[in-house]
Amino acid sequence: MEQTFIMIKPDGVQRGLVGEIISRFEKKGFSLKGLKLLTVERSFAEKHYEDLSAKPFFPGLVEYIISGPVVAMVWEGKNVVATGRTIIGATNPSASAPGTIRGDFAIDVGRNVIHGSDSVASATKEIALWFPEGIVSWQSSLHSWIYE
Ligand SMILES: Nc1ncnc2c1ncn2[C@@H]1O[C@H](COP(=O)(O)OP(=O)(O)OP(=O)(O)O)[C@@H](O)[C@H]1O
Repeated sequence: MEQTFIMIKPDGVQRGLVGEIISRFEKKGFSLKGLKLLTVERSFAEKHYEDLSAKPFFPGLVEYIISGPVVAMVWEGKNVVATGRTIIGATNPSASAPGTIRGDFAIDVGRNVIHGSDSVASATKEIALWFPEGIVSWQSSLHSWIYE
């Protein structure tokens, strides 16, 4: 089944939003397949955001991501990439709808709490980058209560 990479950024960890964010994905019915708290090196953050390296905000973005621990996760479920982005909300919290994570918990685009893969191809690449050791293989016993 489809998987996505979700990262709670340093502001989300510092602000005590880890439980709230995990809870939103769990309650939706998605399955947690990988989870770790880590502080990343500058070169790793640059690699994760390499597609944005030409953007004027890139140096500030890298400083932000390496400024403290992040929570890296893999979530699995039907359409989890697109639905995960919907749960997260628009990139700029000023445009994120209430009820989304960024809409409820963020104000500034440079402190928008969470990252989610933007396509299945990006998810595959990001999961390989962040979880080279692999993820956990298991199936929730609630599966038949969530999927028809
Ligand atoms: N104009 C900006 N000023 C400051 N930071 C920005 C700006 N635009 C984007 N960013 C930061 O760079 C991140 C990556 O930007 P991108 O355009 O890929 O958005 P996104 O895919 O919604 O975010 P993410 O990749 O973090 O899920 C944003 O989440 C935000 O933290």
